[in-house]
Amino acid sequence: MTTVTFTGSDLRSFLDGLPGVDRVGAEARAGMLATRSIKTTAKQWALDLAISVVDLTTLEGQDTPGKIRALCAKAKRPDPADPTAPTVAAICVYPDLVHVAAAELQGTGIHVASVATAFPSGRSSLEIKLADVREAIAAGADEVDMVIDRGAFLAGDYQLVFDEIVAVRDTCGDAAHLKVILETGELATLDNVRRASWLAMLAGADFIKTSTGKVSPAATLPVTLVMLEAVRDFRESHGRQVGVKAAGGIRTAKDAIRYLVLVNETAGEDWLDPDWFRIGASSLLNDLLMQRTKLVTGRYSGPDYFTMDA
Ligand SMILES: O=C[C@H](O)COP(=O)(O)O
Repeated sequence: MTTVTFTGSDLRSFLDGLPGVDRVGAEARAGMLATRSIKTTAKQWALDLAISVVDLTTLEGQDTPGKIRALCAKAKRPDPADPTAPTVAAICVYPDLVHVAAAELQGTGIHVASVATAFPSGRSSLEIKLADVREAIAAGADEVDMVIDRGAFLAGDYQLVFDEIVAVRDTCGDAAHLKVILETGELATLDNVRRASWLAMLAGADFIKTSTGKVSPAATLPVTLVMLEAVRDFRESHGRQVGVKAAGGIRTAKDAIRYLVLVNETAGEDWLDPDWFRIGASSLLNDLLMQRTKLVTGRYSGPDYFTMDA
């Protein structure tokens, strides 16, 4: 892990020196890539890939151990009638339910991700945020999805945001991968999305993630395009590959495939892998499974055929 040490004005001048994003160009390119069609053979491959990059998520106040167990069963065997359907990448839950997911998924290779650091607002002391992270890891999480302090970021206190990410990264150690949620729906501009992406990577993020799913707009193609450019350029300049997670509001197979095309055309095929790209979603998996069944058998199974998404 190479974490770059910055002091005050260095970090600010680096982030402020990043080239501005051509918003019109980014939206046009994302829109153009969204119209790409995929042929049948590639479509089955894309649907399987999409299933394999899902972080199957439930982040509701009404979550229960029973719901987590049901979700884990679905993660392990998404299509009860077809053992060839791939498993998802991870289950994503709140820290107090991590122990349930960890027990259910032990030995499966499916990761246990937990949101932490006072998700989704991030409005707590650093001490409490780190305790949240420690609790999740002690319970068995091997991935931590932290939120940045958007208030500090928007006030221009980049150093505080940077230092918090470094502290969380240190707390994760080798036990957990760190995904840093930028909450792009609150960052106001694509220039800020680019700055926040670089800030998170410089501070040691293993992944940068668009959104909590609790703020609108959540993931969008133009925002994800900017983040994919950032990870591509960061690997070029710093020699370390960082993953991207698009999360929030992605509900159809068609949308998921648009994101995969965007990944391929922006960061490149090295990122077309669950180790480097994820889709965080609570209600996408069933549509992926339905479209997959349609391709394999020529007919749809209704959504009732599959167990409910989160
Ligand atoms: O990280 C994942 C998101 O919280 C899920 O959002 P969603 O419920 O809109 O799919």
